[in-house]
Amino acid sequence: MVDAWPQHLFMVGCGNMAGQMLSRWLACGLDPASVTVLRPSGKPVAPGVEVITHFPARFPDGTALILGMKPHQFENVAAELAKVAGTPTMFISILAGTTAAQLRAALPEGANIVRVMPNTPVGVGQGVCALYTDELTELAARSAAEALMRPLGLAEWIADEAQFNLVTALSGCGPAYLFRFIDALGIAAARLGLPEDQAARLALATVRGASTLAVEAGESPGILADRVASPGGMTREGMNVLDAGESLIALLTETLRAARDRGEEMARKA
Ligand SMILES: NC(=O)C1=CN([C@@H]2O[C@H](COP(=O)(O)OP(=O)(O)OC[C@H]3O[C@@H](n4cnc5c(N)ncnc54)[C@H](O)[C@@H]3O)[C@@H](O)[C@H]2O)C=CC1
Ligand SMILES: O=C(O)[C@@H]1CCC=N1
Repeated sequence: MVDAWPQHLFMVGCGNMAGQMLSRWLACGLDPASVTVLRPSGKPVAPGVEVITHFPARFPDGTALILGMKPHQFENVAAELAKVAGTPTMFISILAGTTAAQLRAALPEGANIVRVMPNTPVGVGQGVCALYTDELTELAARSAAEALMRPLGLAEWIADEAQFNLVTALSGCGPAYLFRFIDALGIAAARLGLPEDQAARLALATVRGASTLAVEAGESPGILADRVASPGGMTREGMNVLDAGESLIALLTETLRAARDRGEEMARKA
């Protein structure tokens, strides 16, 4: 699925997010012998993948490096990286809030740097990866980064880095909001009298079916909603509650605003 995997993939940190990326790449044919994971716990990540607890003396030739730890660990990691011989062909950062300029200031001069904002559904090949790079990154590195993200789901470049935190709030954080919605739908039905486990089951299956239909129908979600809502029927009454004063849109606007603003605050603190 990927024409040319990186000669070597070096992952700094491999937790909830980077772990999902790696799992999908391995499922798509990435050779585990071409991957090194650095993680302080030293816990294995997948059969055949080398796990180390400290940086090596030199990076293997043709190394693409993924920064997959927490944003606040970047400063320490960059200091350690500076001691390793051999410059990676590119640095891919999935760190929320950390800007290209902040990455560039701490990474080797002239490095190819690509910011990627993935989300956890990449593990099932249905994620979103937003990409951003600056003009100093070579075209070949830009293409290689995009090719690497393609098997993970939708990969889209963001032209203006100022929008990266908003994109993060939408697609990076989005799965969490959807998981909350699934829970809330089930809890609401349980509060109204359905057995809890049955409500949770029906809510999950409803969300799965509706999102698959939304993807496959070739119609807007608005039209699909209208097709459920018979005039004078039950759905319309329910949607009137969601639509009153645009309450759902207002709630989500505040949700995305809070997440986006936190990204900006994280960047200021770095
Ligand atoms: N969880 C998510 O859905 C998303 C997370 N991200 C970004 O992914 C990054 C990681 O987040 P999670 O996977 O959720 O966190 P996590 O806590 O699950 O994983 C962090 C990993 O970093 C490792 N680590 C800790 N200190 C380290 C060090 N000094 N050197 C190398 N590795 C170290 C840990 O062992 C762990 O494997 C963050 O920068 C976050 O902003 C981006 C998009 C979505
Ligand atoms: O919560 C976070 O900061 C990261 C960024 C996107 C999803 N998780």
